[in-house]
Amino acid sequence: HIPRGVNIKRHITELESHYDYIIAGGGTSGLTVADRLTAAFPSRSVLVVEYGQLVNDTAILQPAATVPNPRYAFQILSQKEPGLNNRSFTVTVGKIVGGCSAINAQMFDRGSAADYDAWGDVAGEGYREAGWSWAGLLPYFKKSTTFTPPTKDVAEKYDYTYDMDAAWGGDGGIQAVYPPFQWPGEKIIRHAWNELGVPTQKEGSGGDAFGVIWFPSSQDAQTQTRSYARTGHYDNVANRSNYHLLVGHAVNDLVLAEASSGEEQWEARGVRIQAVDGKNASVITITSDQEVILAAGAVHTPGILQRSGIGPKDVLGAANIPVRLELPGVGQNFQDHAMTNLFYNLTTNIEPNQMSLFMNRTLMEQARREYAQNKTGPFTLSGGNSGAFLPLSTLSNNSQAIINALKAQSPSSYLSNTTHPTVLEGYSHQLEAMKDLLSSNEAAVFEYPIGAGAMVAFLKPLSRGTVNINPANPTAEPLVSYRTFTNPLDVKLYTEGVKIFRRLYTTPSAKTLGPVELTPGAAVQTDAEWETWLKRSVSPSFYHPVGTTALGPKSRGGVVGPELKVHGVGNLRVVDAGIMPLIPGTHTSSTVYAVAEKAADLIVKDGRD
Ligand SMILES: Cc1cc2nc3c(=O)[nH]c(=O)nc-3n(C[C@H](O)[C@H](O)[C@H](O)COP(=O)(O)OP(=O)(O)OC[C@H]3O[C@@H](n4cnc5c(N)ncnc54)[C@H](O)[C@@H]3O)c2cc1C
Repeated sequence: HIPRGVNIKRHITELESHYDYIIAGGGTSGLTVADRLTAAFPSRSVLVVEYGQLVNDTAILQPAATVPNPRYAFQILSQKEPGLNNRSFTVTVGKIVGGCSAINAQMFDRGSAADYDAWGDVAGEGYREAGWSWAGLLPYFKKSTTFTPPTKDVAEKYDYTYDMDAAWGGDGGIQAVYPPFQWPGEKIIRHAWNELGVPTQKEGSGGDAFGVIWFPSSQDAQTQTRSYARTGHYDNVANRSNYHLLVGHAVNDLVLAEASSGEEQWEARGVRIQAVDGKNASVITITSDQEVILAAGAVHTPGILQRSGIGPKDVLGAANIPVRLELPGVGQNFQDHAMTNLFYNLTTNIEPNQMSLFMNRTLMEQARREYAQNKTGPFTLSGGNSGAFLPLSTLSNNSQAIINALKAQSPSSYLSNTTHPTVLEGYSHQLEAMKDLLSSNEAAVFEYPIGAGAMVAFLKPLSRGTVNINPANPTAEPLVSYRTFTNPLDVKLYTEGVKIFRRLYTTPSAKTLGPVELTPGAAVQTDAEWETWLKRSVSPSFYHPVGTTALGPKSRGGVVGPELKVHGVGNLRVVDAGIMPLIPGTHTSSTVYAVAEKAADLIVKDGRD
């Protein structure tokens, strides 16, 4: 990392008093939009305000080092989770230039076409037409990424397949590769899934993210190091004279003025910011001539809006914040992928495997040397590159019974009792879409990452949580409630999802590994016993928080319209993971980049008009 930016700012005295565009959050989406805006408008100024620092730590670039370093992440304690035996969990999101893309596991996949088509459907009239669908987003997925295919030898060795036309062809800042190494045992697990009747797809990123799929890592093909928002969208453009990045500062709230005309009640005219580590640091106002763009992520953008008096009345009232604009969806509709692990002792596992790297010093040293000298070997691996993505029908004979139970549910039964009627209306449309997605053979309900042991992530939750300001201290970290399993059908679905491991590990291929189940073990047999175990063992997050500033009309609890403009407030958009109305069946970073590319196009178009 060489911070070439002459325009990195660490103190407010180094800033201009106003900018054309101000972006709150220099993470995955914020840096993508900043890159595009500074390129499109060389004579307009852009300020990015980022809470974290510009960090030159080589561990960030090293693919294998995927355990997030707490120094570069917010670690917020969630509320007690009633569906998970009242346990609390750490909410981890990036706090560094690059945001979550600097600390994530680099698994760079996309959801199924049906997942993105559902966005347009739940948002309603005009949204699909505005490009909120798979067909509308695919050009942005392509644009965001430069995919370097594996060499013929590497592809043959690992059975890597891909389809350039269906999924790739762009030249965006984010690099994607299939790494030049996989552990030999993973082939066996892929075959085991095939033996259960789960077919292998040629390309998982072209809208068919179901079955056994390969997906790339967000990684540079030349250096085999992490490719992320900073390397892809900041380092090479930081010396643009119209670009300032202020680090170590938080956007507290918005400067709002009454709108002079049109449909909006307010106009964003700037932000109020504060140094993060200066005790009692003064609050400084920076004004914007064009737009304020919120990119602080699904966990922090709602707070900026709520502290500005934009949000649900009851939340603002409890915090004594005067209501500027009642927007009930802000901080609601919170979704993530819950995950858990079973544990198997593979008594005849193939060597070498991931464990042998840690048990065998010589192998570790060899791997280190190989990476340093050739950029090959185990150290080129990040979180993994393949998984089984299973629709409900593949999983279970009970699928129709679960879908019937869903059809019989009233939308209001399991949301928090303070849910606003418009948010409830939006959720009722989500449930309609969920009935289709759960019935579909082409949309995954569970992900089983291959190479990560017996791990399973739940991709289509029905429960919804909240992320609201703390009424006792609105500038403190938000109150995060995942509300996992508060809709009781979720634990029933999860039971189907987790039971399949016992079938997987009795397939001929998997049996060659000599699996012995350690957890949960023989004591767990009936569905009721699985449910009890799941409530004890599930963690509510696969690090994919979304949905808290959802796309959709106000009448459906939406926060942003089809152009990502916040309802009722001029010059204000949200461009981060919060805009996803339904969580797609995939790790979320590539979707965030695609949304940010689309957002940039919309902002540039408006700026030129
Ligand atoms: C540990 C971990 C592992 C993950 N693994 C994967 C993976 O393998 N594959 C994948 O596809 N996805 C993964 N994800 C998810 C993915 O990285 C995120 O969905 C995506 O990067 C989110 O982008 P964003 O722009 O919405 O938010 P972020 O990238 O989080 O950006 C938000 C930025 O805003 C800053 N900020 C917050 N509050 C303020 C404020 N008040 N003022 C100023 N700045 C503020 C933050 O410091 C941060 O830099 C992972 C995430 C984590 C945390």
